[in-house]
Amino acid sequence: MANLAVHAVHKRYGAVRALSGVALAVPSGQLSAVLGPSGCGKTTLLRCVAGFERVDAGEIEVGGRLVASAGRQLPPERRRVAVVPQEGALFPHLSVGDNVAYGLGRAARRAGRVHEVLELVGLAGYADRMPHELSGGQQQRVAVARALAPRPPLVLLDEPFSALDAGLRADLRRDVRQALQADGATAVLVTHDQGEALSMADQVAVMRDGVIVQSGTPAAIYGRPTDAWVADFVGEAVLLPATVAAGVARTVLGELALTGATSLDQRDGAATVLIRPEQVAVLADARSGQVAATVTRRDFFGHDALLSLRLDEGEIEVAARVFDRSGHALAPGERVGVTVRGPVLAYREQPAGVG
Ligand SMILES: Nc1ncnc2c1ncn2[C@@H]1O[C@H](COP(=O)(O)OP(=O)(O)OP(=O)(O)O)[C@@H](O)[C@H]1O
Repeated sequence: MANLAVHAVHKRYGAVRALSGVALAVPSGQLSAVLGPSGCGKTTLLRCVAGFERVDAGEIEVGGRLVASAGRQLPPERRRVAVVPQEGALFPHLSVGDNVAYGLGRAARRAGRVHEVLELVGLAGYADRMPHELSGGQQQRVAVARALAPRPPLVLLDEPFSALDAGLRADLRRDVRQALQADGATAVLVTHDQGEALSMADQVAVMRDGVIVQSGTPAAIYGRPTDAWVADFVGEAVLLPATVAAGVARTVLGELALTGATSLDQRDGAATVLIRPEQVAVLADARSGQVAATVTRRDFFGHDALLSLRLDEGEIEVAARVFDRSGHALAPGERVGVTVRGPVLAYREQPAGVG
């Protein structure tokens, strides 16, 4: 059973349509991410689920109970939905233990629930500290522990790591995911960070202009995006004009086999193909590969680097992800050969800026 079911929810602020028929189902015990760019309606959706906003139309059910529709608005405190905000969730004058115990009955306190959830988030032994004695990351861990403590039917995480620096975020994502899983919580993570959504969630719902445009596992969202916009938003995308015939796309990078994804319209004709930068192989010899190119930029990330390559043919820029451990890093100006590994997806549409 879905612990959260959102059916055709609409919400407008004056002339602004914030939500235009949102549908979302989060099965019990799963973490779903709502991923979308700034202004797409993520926060509005979260506020409608929590009960801070009324919906104009549609329905929201939490734990099988109707909590919101055009004619019904259960107040936030009666929905039992826990919210972990970006920061500032804790009462500054209460200890960590008292913060976590705040929403708990005496029986749960006595049963050691405070200790249990603090242990889940990696803060066993911190119960007597005050919030100002914790780092930002530790404070967010306490906020998660407090949200989990009363075993709510649903936990909403509103960009909970956005105020923390990148180094802290990776550990915290992993630990919070583990804590939610270990406690069997059903949760929704709202984020504009695709790395966060893909690494943490069981299911990802991609939102654009007040609508969920694709839902699926992280692998499906990344590997089979429903259109070129999703492809570009979820990860780096190389989008090239192509002509499709008999399962093969003819492009400036040669003839590329299509993945055969049945969810897409891949009929013969003009199309746009999606190539991920990790599929673009860079060869030291400019005469090898399909096309010769010049390196125009190199962004180094430590574990890998992203190269921008200007193809001789068509003067098109493509991105290539390279794992260069040889010590010879390709620098701007160098000449290389380019070829594509593995099959590609094709879209019938022509996105803006391509062609
Ligand atoms: N109280 C409000 N009054 C008027 N317009 C609003 C209000 N709240 C949100 N909006 C508008 O609704 C749209 C969706 O906003 P929302 O905050 O839900 O987006 P978001 O995806 O959460 O963005 P961000 O990631 O920047 O927080 C935006 O166009 C926003 O300007």
